[in-house]
Amino acid sequence: MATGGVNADLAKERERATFDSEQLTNFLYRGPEKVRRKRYLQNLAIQDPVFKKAPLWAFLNREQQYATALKKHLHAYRRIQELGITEPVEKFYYREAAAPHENSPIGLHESMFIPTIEKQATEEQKRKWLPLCHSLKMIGTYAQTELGHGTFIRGLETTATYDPVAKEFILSTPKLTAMKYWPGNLGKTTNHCLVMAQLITKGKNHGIHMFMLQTRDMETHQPLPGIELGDIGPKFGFFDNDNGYMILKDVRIPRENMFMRYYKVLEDGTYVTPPGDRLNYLSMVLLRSAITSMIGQHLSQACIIAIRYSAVRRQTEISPGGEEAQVLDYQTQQYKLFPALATSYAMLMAGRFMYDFYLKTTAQIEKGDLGTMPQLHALSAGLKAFSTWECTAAIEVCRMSCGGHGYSHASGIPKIYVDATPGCTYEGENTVMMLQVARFLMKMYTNLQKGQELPSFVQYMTKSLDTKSCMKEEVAPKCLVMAYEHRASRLIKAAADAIQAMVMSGSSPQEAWNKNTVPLTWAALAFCHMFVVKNFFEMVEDAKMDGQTKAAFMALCKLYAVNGVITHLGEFIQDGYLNNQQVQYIQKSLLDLLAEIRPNAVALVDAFDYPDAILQSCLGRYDGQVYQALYDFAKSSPLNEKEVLDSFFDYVKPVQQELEAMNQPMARL
Ligand SMILES: CC/C=C\C/C=C\C/C=C\C/C=C\C/C=C\C/C=C\CCCCC(=O)SCCNC(=O)CCNC(=O)[C@H](O)C(C)(C)COP(=O)(O)OP(=O)(O)OC[C@H]1O[C@@H](n2cnc3c(N)ncnc32)[C@H](O)[C@@H]1OP(=O)(O)O
Ligand SMILES: Cc1cc2nc3c(=O)[nH]c(=O)nc-3n(C[C@H](O)[C@H](O)[C@H](O)COP(=O)(O)OP(=O)(O)OC[C@H]3O[C@@H](n4cnc5c(N)ncnc54)[C@H](O)[C@@H]3O)c2cc1C
Repeated sequence: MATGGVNADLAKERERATFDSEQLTNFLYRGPEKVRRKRYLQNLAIQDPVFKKAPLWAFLNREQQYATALKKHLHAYRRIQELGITEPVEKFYYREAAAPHENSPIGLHESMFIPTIEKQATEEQKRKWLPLCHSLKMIGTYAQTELGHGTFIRGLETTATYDPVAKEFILSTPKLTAMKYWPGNLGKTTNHCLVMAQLITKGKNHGIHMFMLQTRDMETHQPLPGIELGDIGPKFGFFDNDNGYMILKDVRIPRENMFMRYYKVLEDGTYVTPPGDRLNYLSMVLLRSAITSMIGQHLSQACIIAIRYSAVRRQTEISPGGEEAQVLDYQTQQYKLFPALATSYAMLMAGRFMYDFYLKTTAQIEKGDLGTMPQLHALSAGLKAFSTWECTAAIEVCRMSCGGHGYSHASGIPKIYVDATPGCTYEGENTVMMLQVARFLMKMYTNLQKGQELPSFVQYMTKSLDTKSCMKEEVAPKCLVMAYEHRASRLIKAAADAIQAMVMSGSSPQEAWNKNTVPLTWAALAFCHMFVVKNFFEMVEDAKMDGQTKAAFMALCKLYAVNGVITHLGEFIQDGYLNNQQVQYIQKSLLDLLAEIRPNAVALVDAFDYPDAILQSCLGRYDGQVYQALYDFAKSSPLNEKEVLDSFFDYVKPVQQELEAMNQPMARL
């Protein structure tokens, strides 16, 4: 049964590509030196016996999955320190190769707990906590969401009441809905958490603030007195993580445990506020800013799997008696997979912009300049929501495009989907995030009406809406970008006009807003879509690569833009901006682009540079030996360890015997 070497179809695909995939890899990872370093770190992890010997997650129960994830991530944490890896992106490469399908039980410690201490704690607090965090004596998480409130954080019900006599805060869960519920790794792994609670001092509520709470003994790991906590049970995904619940029964913490870099409570209970508002929301902004890249990577993995498999999979003779076609040759299959592939590149580019913008803006905030905070909030919320919606939908398309095998964990795609889709909910539910974007856009629109200057990325709103598209038979990037700008401007104006009209006829602004939240989300979505398209074109145009690589990359970029117009056609033609002839040009361009991308499809996914050890997919293997891999996967199912299972004797046999006795002619009398 053994088959060796690279599958012939896949080998041919690589030969016929019109560009060198390594060039695109170099661009994606920001230069050949960085690619070499990435591969070096990934190989170190892949070759490490601790990671190599770990069992495949798919055959483990939840406790085993948790234990495996914990073991792998702790070993990775230690090795990262031993190897002196400090760059966040390098840590990410190592961790991803070490534990590709295990979500980290110390993930919140690294992605929210430590960054929040770094950004929100005083120098003294940092000196005290950070060394303990780095040595994992303190393992923490971010405990904000409660049973009754996740989105509306001003409505959180946990209280932190200051006692000036003892110089302590008393943390309490006053009712069932105030219990902390959902925080990652709160249930079993962590011994500390950052608690978001309503600060009450001198009898006044000052809104939500952050407090450091020790939840478990640092030696025995037992919960501390007054704290009840545990795991919330199995979920759609993230099986290997202990999202937790927590009830606080008047737990006292020292005054110094309030995060006091910006907001302070003095010893006598006097409350001191900083000049800026919403500074304690910054930890959420960090994660939102990182999610677009992360979700783009999830989709890129699903695309590798589905496209390589579609090149290997042959199904149905095109003409009677002829060879069965590679399913990737069907135009309908290309229409499923190439827009998904284009989306993953688009989001990787948007994520690159977003994370750089986050670093730039937070550097300004650190210096006390809070002027760009609204833009950072709007962009990070919008791109987080837009990218997670687009990518999770596309991952599911990839899964279904693999037919029956896509449904099996052997494909790897179901796991990618269940780990990606909560991105639509956590760090701000997507609709709610889109409404925050809409709020920003409405403000910009009002500023425009007042003749004020707009930030560069909403400048296009100043253009007239009374124009027609410049689209010609040769569909030009410039005309595509302008179409997206026009759609966004029109929908922003439509939402603003609807609100203004309601207010003019006597509604309150709040009522007018609430009666228009659907058009507001259309406007916000159109804004995000425009932003992603424009950014994608700009990055491709600026990319330093040879002509053939750029042409292949540009085809994807155009496909992303063209496909978006077709998917949302109504919004592009409602006011006659595009005419019937122009729509036909765009539709034809879509089909031409599918054909243009077809010979490069495999090279375009090879460029993502994911080793098989990370993908862990029978369908997405670099060598295309999918059938042998599926057979091996089936053979390794624990259900096959015994030829006849005990359940046969326990359940089937007795029922068979009972039914046999019941069906005896005598028994029926
Ligand atoms: C490329 C990467 C390389 C390296 C990576 C390096 C580091 C990586 C780091 C992380 C790793 C990446 C990923 C992690 C992996 C996996 C993730 C695993 C687990 C996930 C963990 C999930 C954790 C959580 O979910 S934590 C809980 C999150 N909860 C929420 O998000 C709640 C959502 N709700 C809200 O944010 C708010 O309540 C609200 C915004 C909806 C409303 O707030 P509020 O009521 O206070 O405001 P409003 O009245 O509506 O508005 C008032 C004004 O305030 C403005 N505003 C609101 N928010 C902000 C903000 N954040 N910043 C600035 N301004 C804000 C708002 O716009 C209003 O302004 P206006 O001027 O008055 O209009
Ligand atoms: C895997 C996972 C990990 C998580 N990790 C953490 C963590 O580490 N720490 C933590 O604190 N939390 C965590 N959470 C919780 C998460 O942040 C919240 O679930 C999220 O913020 C959404 O809030 P919610 O559950 O209250 O949804 P809800 O707000 O109840 O949403 C329900 C519905 O109501 C709609 N809705 C709500 N408000 C509005 C509005 N104003 N306008 C219009 N529609 C609205 C939403 O669009 C949605 O359709 C995690 C969640 C998941 C799934």
